Amino acid sequence: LSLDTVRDFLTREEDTIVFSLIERAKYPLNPPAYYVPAHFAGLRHDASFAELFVRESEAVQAKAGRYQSQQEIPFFPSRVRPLTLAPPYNFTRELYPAAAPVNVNDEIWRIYFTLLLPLLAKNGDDGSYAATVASDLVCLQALSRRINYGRYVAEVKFTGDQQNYTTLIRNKDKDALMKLLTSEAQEDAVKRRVQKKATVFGRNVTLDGPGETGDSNNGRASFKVEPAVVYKLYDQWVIPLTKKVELKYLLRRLD
Ligand SMILES: C=C(O[C@@H]1C=C(C(=O)O)C=C[C@H]1O)C(=O)O
Repeated sequence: LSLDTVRDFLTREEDTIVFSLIERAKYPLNPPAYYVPAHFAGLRHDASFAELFVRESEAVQAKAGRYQSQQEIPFFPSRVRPLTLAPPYNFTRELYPAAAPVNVNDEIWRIYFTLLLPLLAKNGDDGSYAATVASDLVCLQALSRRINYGRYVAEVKFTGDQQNYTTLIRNKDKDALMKLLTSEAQEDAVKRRVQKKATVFGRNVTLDGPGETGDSNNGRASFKVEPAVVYKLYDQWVIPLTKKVELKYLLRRLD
């Protein structure tokens, strides 16, 4: 684990996130998938259809061993049974044990459904609820993996500058820790790169014409996901939440 490998991981996750957003944007908002509680099959459920789908999917994936990797954290851990149908994996444990469970999945969940989804999907209801929430799950997992990877970022930064971090952690000086872990140049590069990825991955590919600017209707570019929305997602949520995870991890790093 080094700052370079950690940054490579985050860069590759950008592709996964941008593609997952493009897939979700294929469907309209489909509001009934998010009504709480969900009513269907003659039953009144204790959660939305989207939540029920995520819970059941996580249970299956847990059985397949997904959460044996520290990189993956379920949204509903209490419903995930340790019983596994898969052979035991030997994932390396790179995180400090007392700080490893740090995550902000509750916040990711809330932000995804209340703030991000309305920016991403057009109004409408085409009834394809299962496909829609399946694509929500992929978005949520990609965002969660990226944001909670802040634990690895923090581990690398801590081991690279133990003396300074140790002092600040002992003093619980959150502001100074935040300052020390921040690289504004890096953040700026990340935001500009994800915006560019949205223009590259989200353009319509045709056999004639260069197709450089998306589907040009009367010269106006259109992309499957608005590149400015992806920039905003990173600027307002992904990067701040990653840094929040870094900070929470560091505060437990000496426990
Ligand atoms: C991830 C890092 O730490 C911080 C968080 C960043 C992010 O979430 O993209 C970028 C720069 C840093 O402020 C890093 O330094 O690479």
